[in-house]
Amino acid sequence: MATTLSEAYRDYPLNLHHIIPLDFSSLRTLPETHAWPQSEDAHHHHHDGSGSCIPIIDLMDPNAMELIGLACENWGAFQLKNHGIPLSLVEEVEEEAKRLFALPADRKLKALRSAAGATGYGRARISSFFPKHMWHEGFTIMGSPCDDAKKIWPNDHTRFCNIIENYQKQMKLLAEKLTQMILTVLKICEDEKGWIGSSELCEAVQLNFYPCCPEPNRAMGLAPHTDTSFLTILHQSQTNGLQIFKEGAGWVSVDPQPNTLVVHTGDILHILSNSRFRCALHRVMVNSARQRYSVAYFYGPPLDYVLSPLLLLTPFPRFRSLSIKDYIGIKAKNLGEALSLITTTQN
Ligand SMILES: O=C(O)CCC(=O)C(=O)O
Ligand SMILES: [Fe+2]
Repeated sequence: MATTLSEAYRDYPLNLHHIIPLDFSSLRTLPETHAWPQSEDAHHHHHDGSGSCIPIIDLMDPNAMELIGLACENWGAFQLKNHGIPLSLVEEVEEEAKRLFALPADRKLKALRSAAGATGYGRARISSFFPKHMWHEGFTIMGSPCDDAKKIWPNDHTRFCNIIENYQKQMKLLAEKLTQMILTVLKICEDEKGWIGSSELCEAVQLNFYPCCPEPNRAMGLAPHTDTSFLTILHQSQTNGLQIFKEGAGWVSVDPQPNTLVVHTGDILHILSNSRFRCALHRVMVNSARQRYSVAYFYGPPLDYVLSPLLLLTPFPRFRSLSIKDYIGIKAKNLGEALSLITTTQN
């Protein structure tokens, strides 16, 4: 039985064709394989007319818990300042991501994700669901980063590992704090909070790189998706690109703010909250002038945790109960259809 997140993905192998990124450094034009049909909203780089933009919440604010609850209900995302993560650590992680993605393609390919693997260098896991390729390279870490880092830097991987491990520790503490607040807002009883802080949690760190693109209007950095996590904490470099879909407003840019982290509500929290909290559909656009980097930390309950909106004592659970492992499997096979496949009511 799978006990770790990377083992949970072993049953859903991908074709290598869906793992190897293009060598973007060698390209001066956009290949047809990477040209997406243009939609009207493609460059809706902006907040809608009503001035609506993703909430910025100060974790030190005495009302932070209520504000987080409201943001999760209305947006499924918010920006968090005064989060307690040292700026120097975030900067170091961004530097490490830059150092890694700047390596020649053959070095990065030494840590290529295997077909049934979940960690290492490669394209976004969601790639296989889309007919066109994304303008993106990724590096996925689950548990210790050292095995994959050693493949890339056989003699000097320690710096990378120390920084990533420190980041994992700090992110976990912040995720625990946010989870406590969120479960309190949902009035979930103390007994059901037992998984917070357990050692078997599902955690992953994803380094993302979006190179400069010769034709950004026809390319896609990361296609629209929701995160499978309970919550995701995202650091983005000071380059625009991330957008969140909000009903009534369309695609809204999440402009980078100094020393501020983006928090996304994931599918698992959406299910647990019986749809009270949204899980934000998000995507990344690219640009021709500036490279973009991001570091996502995904956090969720252990694989054997049984997800059930029934914990809310609702007489109308919208989703059937299932384990985290089963949900990861359904998502791996169905991506955007996963939530509707476990819905109990006809909407
Ligand atoms: O690069 C970003 O800003 C978003 C990354 C993301 O959505 C992900 O890794 O799931
Ligand atoms: Fe995401």
